[in-house]
Amino acid sequence: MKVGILREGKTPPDKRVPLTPQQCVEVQQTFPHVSIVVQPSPIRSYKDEEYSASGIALKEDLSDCDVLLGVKEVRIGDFLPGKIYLFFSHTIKKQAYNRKLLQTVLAKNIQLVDYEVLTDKEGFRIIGFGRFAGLVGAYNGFRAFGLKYDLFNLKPAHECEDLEEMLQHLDEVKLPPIKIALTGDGRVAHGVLEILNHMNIMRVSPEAYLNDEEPEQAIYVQLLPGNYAKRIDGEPFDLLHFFNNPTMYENSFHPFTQATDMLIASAYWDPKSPVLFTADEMKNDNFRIAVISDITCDIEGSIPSTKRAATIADPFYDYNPQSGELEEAFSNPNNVSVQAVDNLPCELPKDASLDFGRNLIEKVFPSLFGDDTDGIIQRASITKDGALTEKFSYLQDFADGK
Ligand SMILES: NC(=O)c1ccc[n+]([C@@H]2O[C@H](COP(=O)([O-])OP(=O)(O)OC[C@H]3O[C@@H](n4cnc5c(N)ncnc54)[C@H](O)[C@@H]3O)[C@@H](O)[C@H]2O)c1
Repeated sequence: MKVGILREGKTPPDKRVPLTPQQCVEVQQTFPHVSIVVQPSPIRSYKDEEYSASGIALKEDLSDCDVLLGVKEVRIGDFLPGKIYLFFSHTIKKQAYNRKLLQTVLAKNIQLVDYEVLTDKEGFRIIGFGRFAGLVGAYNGFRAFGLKYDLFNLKPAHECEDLEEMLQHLDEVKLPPIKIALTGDGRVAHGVLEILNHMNIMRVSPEAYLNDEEPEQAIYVQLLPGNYAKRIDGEPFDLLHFFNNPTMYENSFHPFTQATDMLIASAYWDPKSPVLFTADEMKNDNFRIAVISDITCDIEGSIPSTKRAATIADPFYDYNPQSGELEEAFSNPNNVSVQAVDNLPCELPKDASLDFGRNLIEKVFPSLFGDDTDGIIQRASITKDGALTEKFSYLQDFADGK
């Protein structure tokens, strides 16, 4: 079986790779019937020379490959008919900008396996870049805090060589006794927790957090849906019920808006569930949150100040709570300063790729290159044999242009 690693074609260019040079070697050793070639690229964080030095062939024409691996969306004109493609297609929510991509994949009889829907038997996602979104999102939050109060000036994450360097910069930070709230407990939140724990910030319970108005040292609290949403009918909170009936809930985050200096938003937000707080609440004198690292980055979603996504080159902006307008980052101490980069893992492309490739090798390739007994590849195939698979048949009207 021949596997090709695609050159990323999106703008701005994405430096991540699905497999590092060393991992390509490992794959060929672990699965002896698999051989890997790499399409040359000037932008990858792992250079062409590193692949060839590892004995992996560089090849422009991938038409003799069976499987093609990318990271982000493939350019429409680059699709090769009849192949198996793995990449993040961003089509499952009927994203209009990728309608043509889905139509092309169908017309070219491609089996599209989307990383986003690769799940284990229990239905849990098995691969993604969430951890790195959490690591970089938390770092960017502290960077914003340092810049806002002129306390420290952290080097941008994307200028760091790797995660190790980024963590070293955090070691130099002397944090005042601030209060930090983190939402969520998924992959992103765990990346955030790695940073908070690396900085030896003290974790406290939600009750202790609310009671301790002026702590002696920086503290943080991790908030789960039961801490920030409650049932409108007064019945006790039930997580599964919340996921399935989000409209039956209202937000209960209010006390934390008055007790938090920095919010790191890392919980998935269902648009049908309550927002964390409103623009009106942000106008109140007792609204204490001064810095928001919104890793979820839902535009006008659960956090009203996230009015647009920011970029890696220009990651921060201020939100003026009185006018509801965006202003230049750190331009007024009364503003709320926001980090809202929507492609955070790209700031540490080498480490993020290493992590991703490891998961591919351990959790996906045994099924892709062997027997798919657990149905991992089957469940994540959006298209096959020129049609949508049953699970994704709800995309038919979208694919038909309706
Ligand atoms: N900014 C970026 O670069 C970037 C990168 C990756 C992910 N993200 C975003 O971060 C968010 C979290 O991603 P993740 O990988 O940690 O997700 P995840 O599925 O691993 O975890 C989501 C967590 O959100 C909470 N949650 C609240 N309501 C929920 C609901 N209705 N359904 C499911 N979970 C719910 C739960 O605590 C859950 O553990 C997502 O919105 C994702 O799009 C952003």
